[in-house]
Amino acid sequence: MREVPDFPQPGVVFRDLTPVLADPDALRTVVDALQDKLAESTQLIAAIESRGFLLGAALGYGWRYGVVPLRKPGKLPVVADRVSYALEYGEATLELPADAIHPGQHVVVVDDVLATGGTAEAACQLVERAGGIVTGVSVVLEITALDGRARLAGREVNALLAV
Ligand SMILES: O=P(O)(O)OC[C@H]1O[C@H](OP(=O)(O)OP(=O)(O)O)[C@H](O)[C@@H]1O
Ligand SMILES: Nc1ncnc2[nH]cnc12
Repeated sequence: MREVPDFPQPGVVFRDLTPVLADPDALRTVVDALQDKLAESTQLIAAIESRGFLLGAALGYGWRYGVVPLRKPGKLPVVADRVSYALEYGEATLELPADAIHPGQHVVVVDDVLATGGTAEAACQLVERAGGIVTGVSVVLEITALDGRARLAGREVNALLAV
């Protein structure tokens, strides 16, 4: 993992997991460890743009889950729902594709980093508003000082590492 001071704005230390994804052994170790902690009832992965896509797709292919991309605005041709939220650095919106989640499906939200929890909370809201049941939020790294877990109260949070 690489720490980048003052990215994307002064005062933020950006935890960049790109080197982990680029290393074949590290990628396999991380994806296997994420899988170990998934609820047995998991049916679907909701993967958050952008690094969450890579982890989510690896989990989906490796263990036969479907994968739904939760995307930044303007990317999806047919949008079912959207949620806006505050980030450590600015504002963002996530969108859910149409017809992706069926009511009652057990869904795990996957991303690389949990910071303030705004992104993961928005993802959970999208899944739940579509009738899905969030059986977990799985991330590689949790930045504990930003207390993202507090915003995800009531949901199972699994982080492989904490700083
Ligand atoms: O817990 P939060 O404070 O919401 O922050 C976590 C999010 O921030 C980063 O993504 P970013 O928004 O920088 O977008 P990217 O993945 O497209 O680079 C990270 O990959 C998470 O998705
Ligand atoms: N410091 C950070 N590093 C990586 N992703 C983030 N998302 C929000 N804050 C972040």
